[in-house]
Amino acid sequence: MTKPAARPLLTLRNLAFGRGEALSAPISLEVSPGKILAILGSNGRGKTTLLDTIAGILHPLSGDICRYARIGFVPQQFSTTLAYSVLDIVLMGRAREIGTFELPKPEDEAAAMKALHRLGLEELAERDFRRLSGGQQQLVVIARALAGGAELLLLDEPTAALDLKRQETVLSLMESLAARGTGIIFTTHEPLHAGLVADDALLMLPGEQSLYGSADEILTPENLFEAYGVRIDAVAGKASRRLIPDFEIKRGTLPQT
Ligand SMILES: Nc1ncnc2c1ncn2[C@@H]1O[C@H](COP(=O)(O)OP(=O)(O)OP(=O)(O)O)[C@@H](O)[C@H]1O
Repeated sequence: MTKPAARPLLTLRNLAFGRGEALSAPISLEVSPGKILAILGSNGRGKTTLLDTIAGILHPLSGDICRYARIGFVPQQFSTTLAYSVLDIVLMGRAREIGTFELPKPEDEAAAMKALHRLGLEELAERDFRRLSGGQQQLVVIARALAGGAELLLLDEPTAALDLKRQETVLSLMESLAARGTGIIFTTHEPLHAGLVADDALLMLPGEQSLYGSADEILTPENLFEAYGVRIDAVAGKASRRLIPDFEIKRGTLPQT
């Protein structure tokens, strides 16, 4: 007898989303345990708005969102005016366990330190979060979601502010979390990153259309050209295709303003 398929962590059915006007034709997709979905599309297509809608920050305009998992959301930017330490920020991920007006218990601190350790940040634990670089802050906010034991992680451009080594760290972390059953949705402007780790892809195109399916099927040079207007070379890599932009640099011309 074949094993029944794992219950999805998230299902979108004919979801229309936007702040007022719909940003895309209705979208249907699902994310199962251990799967990584990459969302790509040019600036302003609605990637962040879609994540905000999945996270419950925005209401859907129509259609259904079925969430079957504890969701951890890592926004593109997180700032605070208060002097929180890095450990304080990560402990915020344990809000459900700690409870209102209670102090963190040793197991909460242990979970927070473990999450920091996974990202190589334990030495920053006592530092003022506001005084970290943008990339370090981004990693701390990922640690916050891990400390909360998210079963489905929403990551908005998680590698955008990171140096090359840390991009590799975050992509590897996504792979190892997925191997343990965590579902991941991430947005990116790097087809290479999506090609390396994503099982599935949602590619938002001009004209409110989008393509959804396996990453291999969706992230083709032709589809990416339609999305971005930039030629992409698909180079065979160790374990997957490497999608590299072939930028045409036009010298001697200034963009019209
Ligand atoms: N707070 C807001 N209020 C009103 N409109 C907004 C707001 N945030 C975004 N928008 C609009 O919604 C549209 C989609 O924005 P969104 O940030 O979701 O796009 P995106 O694909 O994530 O873009 P990027 O790649 O630049 O991050 C844009 O037209 C943007 O101007």
